[in-house]
Amino acid sequence: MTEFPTGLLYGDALAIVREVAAGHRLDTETLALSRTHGRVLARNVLAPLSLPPFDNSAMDGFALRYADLHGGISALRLVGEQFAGRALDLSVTAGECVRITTGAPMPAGADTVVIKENARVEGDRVIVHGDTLRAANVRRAGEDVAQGDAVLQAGQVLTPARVSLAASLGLASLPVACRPTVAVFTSGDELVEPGMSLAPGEIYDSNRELLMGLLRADGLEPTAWPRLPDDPKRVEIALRDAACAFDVVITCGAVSAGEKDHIPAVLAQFGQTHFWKVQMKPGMPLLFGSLDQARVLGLPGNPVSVFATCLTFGRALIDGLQGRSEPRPVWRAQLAAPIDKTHARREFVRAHVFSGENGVLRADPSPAVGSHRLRAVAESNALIVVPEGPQRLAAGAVVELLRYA
Ligand SMILES: Nc1nc2c(c(=O)[nH]1)N[C@H]1C(S)=C(S)[C@@H](COP(=O)(O)OP(=O)(O)OC[C@H]3O[C@@H](n4cnc5c(N)ncnc54)[C@H](O)[C@@H]3O)O[C@H]1N2
Ligand code: MOO
Repeated sequence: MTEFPTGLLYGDALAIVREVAAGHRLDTETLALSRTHGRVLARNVLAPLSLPPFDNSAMDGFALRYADLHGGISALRLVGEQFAGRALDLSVTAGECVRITTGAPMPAGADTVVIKENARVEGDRVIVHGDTLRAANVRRAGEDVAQGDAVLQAGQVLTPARVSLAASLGLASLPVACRPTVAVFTSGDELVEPGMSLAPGEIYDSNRELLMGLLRADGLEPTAWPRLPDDPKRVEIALRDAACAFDVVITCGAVSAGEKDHIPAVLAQFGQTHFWKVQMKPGMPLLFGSLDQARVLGLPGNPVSVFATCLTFGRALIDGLQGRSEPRPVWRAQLAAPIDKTHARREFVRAHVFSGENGVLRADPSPAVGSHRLRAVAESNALIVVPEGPQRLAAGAVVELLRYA
């Protein structure tokens, strides 16, 4: 077996995942705008036009020259109508106004719009009352985006607002990173499909739904493979099969010290182990490597370990492969109860986060600490990140959070 790093600090292990992912960036593809939601943009986007593209009215009313408003009441001659749509080439000279609707191009000569509620039409005359400021209710060409501006950057995630900004610039498609294809394996002879009956010693496979759900929530379309038995030859065949067809292979279970934990040996023999074991809790036996064309993440089998490692290392790998440069949001909250940690590992503590007095976020740590206690995850909405080394955190201390609901 070749040498590989083991017992790494969390930050060092994460750096390896990022570096390996950066070395295996996925191809890019150009997709119709409606299919780019949630994808990672592959190239900077320069605005091909200005926004707004032309001066236009922000309100329904009358376009006129501010110089014709005398305070109090003014009477103007109505010389036309410009509705939102094709520009009619209207113009306004002294004492004139044009009826206008929101979004309609400003007629030449007009610099101000008086809202409808401050005007009364009498035949071809418009009587304006109330105070209107110079240039009121006019949206200037280019005030939001100037032509040539770099409005979107490579590595950003395409949120609804960003896709809609691209649409407003007339772009019908965008270059995005290909999504990684992901194969998901659970493993263990003790596991039974929900809906089947249990023999003594067996439990239901819950990690598959956990992993599939977490990956789907990140916009992926993972493929669940048949569960791996505790048999080294079958583990080898299944993993090698998947590794030549998928970008990412995620397994859970069979990575610690047990006699049936075959995955580390298969990876070391047929691929490359980038690291095994990280100083984190839960999730310590985490395994990362490459096999054929795939990056392989071997998550520890305990459900909470699967959860914590998928949200941290799984995401880092998926993000890195797509060249996502925009960091995931970091949240902070005050502890609602103290945390006393004596071990050396970085710990991820399940917590309920809520808005406390004065709107300050508070995080209430769950007393259920075991990494088998899935219910504590289901009943919480964040992981508190407790740094390495012994930590005595008093109630009120500010902690970092990984929010998931
Ligand atoms: N002597 C040692 N024992 C253990 C160590 C160690 O370092 N030395 N590490 C412990 C830690 S920490 C963890 S985490 C677990 C991880 O073990 P594995 O990754 O090998 O996982 P398994 O042994 O296969 O399973 C652990 C646990 O999780 C249950 N499990 C597994 N898969 C599923 C699933 N799909 N759905 C529901 N539950 C699942 C499994 O039944 C076990 O109870 O090892 C410790 N031991
Ligand atoms: O690190 Mo294990 O993941 O405690 O449960």
